[in-house]
Amino acid sequence: MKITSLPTVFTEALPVLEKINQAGYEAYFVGGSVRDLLLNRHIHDVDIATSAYPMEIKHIFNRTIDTGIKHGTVTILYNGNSYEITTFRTESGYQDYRRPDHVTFVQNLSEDLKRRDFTINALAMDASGNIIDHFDGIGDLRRHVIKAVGVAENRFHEDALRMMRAVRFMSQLEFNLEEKTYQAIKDNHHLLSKISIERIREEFVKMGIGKGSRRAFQVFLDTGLSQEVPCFQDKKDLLSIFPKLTFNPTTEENLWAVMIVLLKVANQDIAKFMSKWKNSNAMERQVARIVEFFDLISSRSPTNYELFRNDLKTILLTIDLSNILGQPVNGSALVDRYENLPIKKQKDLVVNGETLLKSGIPAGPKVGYLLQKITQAVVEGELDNDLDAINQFILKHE
Ligand SMILES: Nc1ccn([C@@H]2O[C@H](COP(=O)(O)OP(=O)(O)OP(=O)(O)O)[C@@H](O)[C@H]2O)c(=O)n1
Repeated sequence: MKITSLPTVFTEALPVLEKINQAGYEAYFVGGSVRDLLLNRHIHDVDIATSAYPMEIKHIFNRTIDTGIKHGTVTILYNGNSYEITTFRTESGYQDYRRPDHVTFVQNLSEDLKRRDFTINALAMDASGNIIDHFDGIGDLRRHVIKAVGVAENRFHEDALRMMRAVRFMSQLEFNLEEKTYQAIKDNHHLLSKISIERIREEFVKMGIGKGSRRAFQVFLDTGLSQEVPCFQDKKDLLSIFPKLTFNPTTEENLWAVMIVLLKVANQDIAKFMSKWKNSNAMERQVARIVEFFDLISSRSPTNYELFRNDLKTILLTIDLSNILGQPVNGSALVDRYENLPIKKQKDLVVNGETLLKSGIPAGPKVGYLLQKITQAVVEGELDNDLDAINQFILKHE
C-alpha cells in the first residue's frame, strides 16, 4: 500500500527521514502515527525508527537532546518541531514484566516491528509513503481487531501494561479484541499488579473516556484486569454498573465524577478510593470539588456556594445524573438554580459571625446556628440578602 497524500504533520517531518536516508541509513515513521493515518484519525506527533545509531543521528542533526540514548532514542529539533528518533531494536532482559532492562540494536526494521505490542501498532511508512506491514496490521484495522504481534502471552510477559493498552485501544478505536489476545489477558491479568499505578492510570483514563468505554469496561472486568488495580479490588459490583451507563464520559474530570457518583450511591469511601490512584495535586483538588458538589446536589442543602464553578456545570449538563443517582435529576434545572442563587459564596452574605457578635448575639453555638439559618433562608429565596431583613429574621429566630 502506498499513501500519496499525507497530512502536514508527516510532510513537515519528511525532510528528517530524507536527511537520514541521504546519510546512508534507513528511516521510517512507526507506531501510532501510521495507525492513526490509516484510520484517518487526528495525529499529534510522529515517531521515527532508523538503522542509524544514536551517535550517528547526533552527527546528522545540529540540535539534539539525549532523551534515552541507552534505549536508542534521540530527540532532534528540526524546523521548529521536535522528533523522537529511535534506533531499530529488540528488547531483552525484561524483569518484573515492566520495561526492558537493556535493548539490543538491530539492523533491520523487521526485527524492530516484531517486538511491538499489536499488529495495528507494528506498521511503518517510508519517505515515499509505502506502508510496511509484516503482521497484517492493515487487515486488522479493516476488521477492527486488536491482535497481539506473534504469541500474545509473550507480548504481555514483556510488558504487562500492554494488557491495559489493549482495552484502552478497544475503547478509543471502538475495536474488538482478537480471541487469543483476549484469552492471554484473561490468563495473565495478575501480571498487571507489577505495574505502577501511575502508568495504569494513564491507560485507564484513556479507556474511560474513549467512545467504546462501556464495552472496554466490560472486558476490563471480565478478564480480571480490574482485580489488579488496587482501588477496584473489592468493587466488582460497582464497576459492573459502568458498562450499563447510557452515556460516555468525554473528559478525565467527567470520568472521575462518574466514579464518585457511583461510589456515593454505593456508600463507599471516596477519599480512600481516590488516594489509591495517586492523582496529581491539581486533579485531587478538582476531585474534592466534584465530591463536595455532588454532596450539594444529593443533599439539596447547599452549604458552600463557592463550590459552584463553571467547569462543574459541564458535568451537570453532560452527565445523566438520574441514571446514576437512581432518582430523577434535571441537570439543566440544577444549573439554572445554582446560577441564579442570590449568593454564590459565603462572603456574599451581608452578615458574618463577627457582625452578628457586634449586633449583640452572645458568643457561643448560637452564632453558628443563626448564620446557617440565615444562609439557608437566603439561598432558598425566603429571605433577602439585606441587613434590615436579616435583622428582622434574627429577632424571630433568637
Ligand atoms: N507498551 C508498549 C508501548 C508502546 N509500544 C510500541 O511503541 C509505539 C509507540 O507507543 P506510544 O507512543 O506509547 O503509543 P501509541 O501506539 O503511539 O498510541 P498513542 O500515541 O495514541 O498513545 C506503539 O505504537 C507500539 O508500536 C509497544 O510495543 N509496547
